[in-house]
Amino acid sequence: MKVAKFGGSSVASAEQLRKVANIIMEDPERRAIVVSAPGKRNKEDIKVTDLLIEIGEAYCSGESYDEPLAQVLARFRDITSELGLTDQVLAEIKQDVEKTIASDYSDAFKIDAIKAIGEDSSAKVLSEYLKTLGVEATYLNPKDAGIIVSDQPGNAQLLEESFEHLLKIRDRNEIVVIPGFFGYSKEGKLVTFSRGGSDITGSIVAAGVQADLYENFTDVDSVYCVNPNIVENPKEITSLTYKEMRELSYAGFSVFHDEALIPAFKASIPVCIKNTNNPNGLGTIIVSQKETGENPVVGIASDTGFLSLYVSKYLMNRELGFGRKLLHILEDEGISFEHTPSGIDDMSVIIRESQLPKDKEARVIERIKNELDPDTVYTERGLALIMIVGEGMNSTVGIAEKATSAFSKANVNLEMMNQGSSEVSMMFGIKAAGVDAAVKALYHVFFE
Ligand SMILES: Nc1ncnc2c1ncn2[C@@H]1O[C@H](COP(=O)(O)OP(=O)(O)O)[C@@H](O)[C@H]1O
Ligand SMILES: N[C@@H](CC(=O)OP(=O)(O)O)C(=O)O
Repeated sequence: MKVAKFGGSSVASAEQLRKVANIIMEDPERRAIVVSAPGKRNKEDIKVTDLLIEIGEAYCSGESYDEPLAQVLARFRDITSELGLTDQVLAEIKQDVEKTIASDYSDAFKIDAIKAIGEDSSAKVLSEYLKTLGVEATYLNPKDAGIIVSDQPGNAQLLEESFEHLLKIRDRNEIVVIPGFFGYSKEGKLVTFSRGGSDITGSIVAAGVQADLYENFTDVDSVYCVNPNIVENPKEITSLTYKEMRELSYAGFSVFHDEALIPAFKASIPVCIKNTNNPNGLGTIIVSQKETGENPVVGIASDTGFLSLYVSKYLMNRELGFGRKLLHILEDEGISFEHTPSGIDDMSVIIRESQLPKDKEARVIERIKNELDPDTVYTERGLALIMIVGEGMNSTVGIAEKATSAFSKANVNLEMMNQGSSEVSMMFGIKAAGVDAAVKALYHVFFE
């Protein structure tokens, strides 16, 4: 049995949904299907999820949400009319929005429930469409599938008991179409995963039904060794290990959600990234072990939007508990951190900028000054992280030298470098303005 997840670009229009239906019908093993909300049809388009968020936010700030709601309805009307389906889903969307708004949920849970309508409606539309083609297919809501999650709005975490529920899907004699991106808390509240989270649902379902393969259909032929929006026509990656893909997607390969690998990895299910527009292409396969190729580096990923919180104090190395106290302040303020490079008398904490808005920053700095008595404390915003990834890297001499020569050729100053903390990657911190030039230079030295 295979689980196939179709991303936003694959369900963005009637034309794309026809391709999806053909892919499903081509292989009888594709019995559990997970879908995203309609994504962009072209560069200027707006994702349905973004329109739904606009509805939720407009409601919360007391403004009219008529315009984004009309746009959501228009997106689905285009799809249903072109596929010759009824417009029942349009009435359901309106009802769901109204019901959510009238509920006694907090704003955060209301936004989650509205945000999920895109995936939910996609699944209803696809299952209806498959039925018109004579395929036995049923829409399966995550609550009925048993996807139980923590009650953290916009950032749900799966609860283990879900796997036992999902296993029952194996016994069904029909194709099930499950909306991605959300589950339900134990109290029955709808909670979404973080953005891009339909990949997570796909992986959870694959692990739950003990699938032979998790196929993730998107709009590119494979995972490329560098973001194709930075380097034109980069080399394709045919196979990757879970570890490599986890690091690459964490560090910016948005083609696959970084948290989506864990369920498939734990259940040893291979993941295949394929193109809905070219389903016969080989795609990229992600497995536990692969033969190491000639090049120890498999990919270069980058992401912006980081800041560094720098703290120095003479004899920090002798002060018991300094690091713990610093991280405790962050924990106390509800801030998660990414990395902590440190020296003898200094420590930096790398944090996503979204975690530390300016008002919170002022409070954190004040607390550090009062509670830790440092010599210096400041933040530096606008940083980018670049990660070079490959299983063979730690046994190859000269990778760091090659990388630093690339930064130097691109005239990009290194703010931070972290080698050895991870077995399969090397990380560099630079100013965000230099990120594209640095990635291009690194691609040149490692792949051209
Ligand atoms: N290294 C990479 N390899 C392939 N695609 C990448 C990579 N890095 C970023 N991407 C981007 O990821 C996109 C696919 O992910 P996404 O937009 O989430 O697709 P979907 O709509 O299927 O969920 C590609 O169109 C590409 O622009
Ligand atoms: N629709 C959601 C979840 C998702 O996974 O979408 P996509 O498959 O388009 O990345 C989002 O935009 O975040």
